[in-house]
Amino acid sequence: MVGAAIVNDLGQVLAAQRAEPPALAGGWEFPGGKVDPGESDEVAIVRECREELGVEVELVDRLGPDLPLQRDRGVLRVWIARLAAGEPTALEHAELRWLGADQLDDVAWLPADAPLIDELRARLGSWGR
Ligand SMILES: Nc1nc2c([nH]c(=O)n2[C@H]2C[C@H](O)[C@@H](COP(=O)(O)OP(=O)(O)OP(=O)(O)O)O2)c(=O)[nH]1
Repeated sequence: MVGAAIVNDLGQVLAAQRAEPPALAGGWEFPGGKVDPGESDEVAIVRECREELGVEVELVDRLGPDLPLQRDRGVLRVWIARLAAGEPTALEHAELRWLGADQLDDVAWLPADAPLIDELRARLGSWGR
């Protein structure tokens, strides 16, 4: 699995609230999903952001280590990305929010994502500097 921590010019990151399945609904995540066979992580992230948000993104850097997912669902690899075109729309999510460095604890991240949040806060704090 791959996810995109999309950061805007204000140094805010896009958090997306899952609409499904019931076990995950209401939790917040980085938009993304499964890497298709033969696809690179980079291509998968760009495709998922197009499908889920209707935007084009450019990858900047990896964020954190590979994170183990619950119930043997493999690992999650998150990349920092920036918007290349479009405004994110919740095509598959319940809600989207732009969060500044001091707002990252305002949403309930999915458990797998929790170890990334401190590093993300530090990255956002120095964004653009
Ligand atoms: N995209 C994403 N998935 C996450 C995050 N954190 C986390 O635990 N997950 C888990 C939840 C799901 O079990 C799995 C992603 O499932 P998904 O529904 O987005 O992907 P999928 O491949 O099944 O569906 P698709 O979007 O490719 O069609 O990874 C995160 O930050 N982003």
